Amino acid sequence: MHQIDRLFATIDARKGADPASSWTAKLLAKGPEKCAEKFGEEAIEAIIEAVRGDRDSLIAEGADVLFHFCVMLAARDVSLDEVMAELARRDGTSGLTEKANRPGP
Ligand SMILES: N=c1c2ncn([C@@H]3O[C@H](COP(=O)(O)OP(=O)(O)OP(=O)(O)O)[C@@H](O)[C@H]3O)c2ncn1[C@@H]1O[C@H](COP(=O)(O)O)[C@@H](O)[C@H]1O
Repeated sequence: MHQIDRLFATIDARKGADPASSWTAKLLAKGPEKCAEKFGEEAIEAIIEAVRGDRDSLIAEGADVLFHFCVMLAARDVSLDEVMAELARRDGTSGLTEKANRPGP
């Protein structure tokens, strides 16, 4: 099993757990809006490190982004598998082709 699948399973298992026992449970208990806000904060921190060009910090912030992305999905009962299925559906379709084929205004 891939690390991110293991992580998502852990996050999912935290639903309904005692918020005092786990950061994930504490965040989930605050609701999906707070989980989304936290994801946004972590994304901004990763952007800052990407702009600064500090590799180690970007790796650390990238891990925070992936963790909080999974929490945000779980808060809305969206599974990582569903996101992966969407990526698989897009596999092989160039972003340029997809954009060119979008319905016009
Ligand atoms: N990957 C992570 C992970 N990444 C980051 N974090 C936590 O996310 C929190 C947010 O970090 P920040 O420093 O940005 O937040 P903060 O500034 O302290 O908080 P605020 O000021 O925003 O209130 C910290 O408490 C980090 O420890 C994580 N907490 C948990 N996990 C994974 O989730 C599993 C379950 O964790 P618990 O739910 O806590 O048992 C762990 O075993 C890990 O695998």
